This record gives sequence, C-alpha cells and structure tokens, in this order.
Amino acid sequence: MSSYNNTARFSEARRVAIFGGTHGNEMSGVTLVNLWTKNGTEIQRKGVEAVPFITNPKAVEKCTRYVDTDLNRAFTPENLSAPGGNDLPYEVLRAQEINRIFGPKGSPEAYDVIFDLHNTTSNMGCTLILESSKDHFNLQMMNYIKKSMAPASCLVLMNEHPLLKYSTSRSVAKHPVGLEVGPQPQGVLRSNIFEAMRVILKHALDFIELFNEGVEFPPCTVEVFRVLEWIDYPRDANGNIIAMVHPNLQDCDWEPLNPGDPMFQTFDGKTIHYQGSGTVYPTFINEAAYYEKQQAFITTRRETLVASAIIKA
Ligand SMILES: CC(=O)N[C@@H](CC(=O)O)C(=O)O
Ligand SMILES: [Zn+2]
Repeated sequence: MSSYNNTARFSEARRVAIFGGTHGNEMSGVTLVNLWTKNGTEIQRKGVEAVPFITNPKAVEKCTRYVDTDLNRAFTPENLSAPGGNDLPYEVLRAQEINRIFGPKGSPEAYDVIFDLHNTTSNMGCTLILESSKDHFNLQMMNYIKKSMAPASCLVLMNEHPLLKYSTSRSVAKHPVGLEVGPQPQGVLRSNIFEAMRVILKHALDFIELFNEGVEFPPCTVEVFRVLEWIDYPRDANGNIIAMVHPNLQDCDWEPLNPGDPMFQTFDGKTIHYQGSGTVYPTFINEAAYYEKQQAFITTRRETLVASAIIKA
C-alpha cells in the first residue's frame, strides 16, 4: 500500500510513557507529570495508552537531581542485572524497577515510546534528544514536531557518540525521546518553559496518533546537532576551576563557535579562546548540573539526516 520505495514499517506505538522527575529538581516535567496523573485528558489519544510516571520520587521529594547517583546514567546492562537488592544505591534499584515496568530494555515487551522530560539551566530553548540516527520512526517524529512548532524553533541533539553516550531512563523504550527545555533554574518553575514543554509533547502525541491510524509519512530530511565532545572548565593543578564561561559564549547555545573565538574568562580577566579545527555549535553551556561532571559545555556538528518514509506495519 506504500507509495514510496524503502518505506520503513514499525508496529503501532500503543504503549507510551511520559517520564518526569528523572532529575528531581527539574520542575516542568515533575509538574506536568503530576498534573497528568491527576487528570490525563490532555495526553489521551485514540489508540494510544499514555502513562505519566515520576521516575525518581525520592529526588523529587528532596528537590535534588538525585539521591545516591544520577538515574539518567544508571540504565547500564551491569546495573540492570546487578544482584544485591537493598544494598544497591537507590537509583540503581529504581532503574531495575523501571526496567521491569517499562522494559525490559532491548526486548519486544519494552514500551514503544518513552518521553523523558528535562529542564536545563542553559539557554537551549526547545530541544529534543535522540540516541540513534537510524531510528526512522523517531526522525519522522522530529520532523513532525519541528514543522508543527514553526516558526518557533525546536532543535534536535543527536547523542550517539560511542564514548559520550550514557544510559538514560528513556533508553528502556524502543523509541527513546528526551525533551530538554531551558533556561530554567533548578527547583524553579517558569511558565514559558512549562508551556513550551507541554506544546512539544502535544505535537509528539498527535504524531503517534496519526501514525497509529495508518497515516504514511513521506521521506524527509531532519537537521540535527551531533554530539562531538565535552569541554571542561580550565582548572589549576589542584583541579579547581580558574575561569568562567566567557560573556560572548554565555547564553549562546546553538550559535556557531569558530576557532579563535572567546570561550572562557579567567578570574583575573584573561580570555581563553576556542582552539578547535573548525566551526562547532556549543550547547548545554554552563549547565548547573554539569559542574559535578566537569563539563562546561558540549560541542556539536550540524548535520542533515534523511528519514525514510514510514508506515504502520
Ligand atoms: C541537564 C540534564 O539533566 N540533561 C540531561 C540530558 C539528557 O536527558 O540526555 C542529562 O544530562 O541527563
Ligand atoms: Zn535532567
């Protein structure tokens, strides 16, 4: 029935979860998920079972990123199969529980789609985070969301770096999608950020409904920003930070950074310049949660991916 060569077929995306509170101090996702748990009318779609779920309730209660360890790094094969029960860190136990409910990760029983709602203190605007450039279902969803949001912008961060990719909560699903909206301080709710996240999710669920109804999505291209490297703050011999993000770079997420451009400013006023070999697009600039990870920002490269046509199998 398909009108295109190489149409990719995916089974219906009936089981969908919406995660909030993977980081307990990122308030848009926590608030939306709590709201939809009370009344799910807004997230209901024909032929879709959308489950709102608080992933790290202890961290939400304390309004911290995590209690023992970062839940959004915890979904490794080692953690998910670790014996030890109650001796394990809280988030490792919780990852196992989430994997039992929404996975198992990598199995046919896993949920079809998981949306994981995050906020950043960086000036990233609306960002969707993917883990695979080969998932044509997700690429088509990105195209649909971007078109639906226009003229407002919604960018796609492609995190499939062999070393820098991490084991996210959403990675339990067949099609993992991260939503990252900022700037919003930790523990704070801002109405513009909250509403932006809500609109992205509306379009995402509309896409799934259309797909499940049998709509065929024609081939398209999707602009993405591929993770290249993490850049740490300059440090002294004792490991203490000796410079801040340069004012020319601060809040300039997604704007080109060229070799020789100012990158950091030392406390005594010296400028440190970017030394890379070509233009990159920085993002997660001065993210509060990344100080402990020794990351000042990440660099990305702009790419255009081709998504094949998709239709329900
Ligand atoms: C600021 C923040 O928490 N960002 C998320 C990004 C993601 O969900 O991939 C994280 O590091 O887990
Ligand atoms: Zn987060």
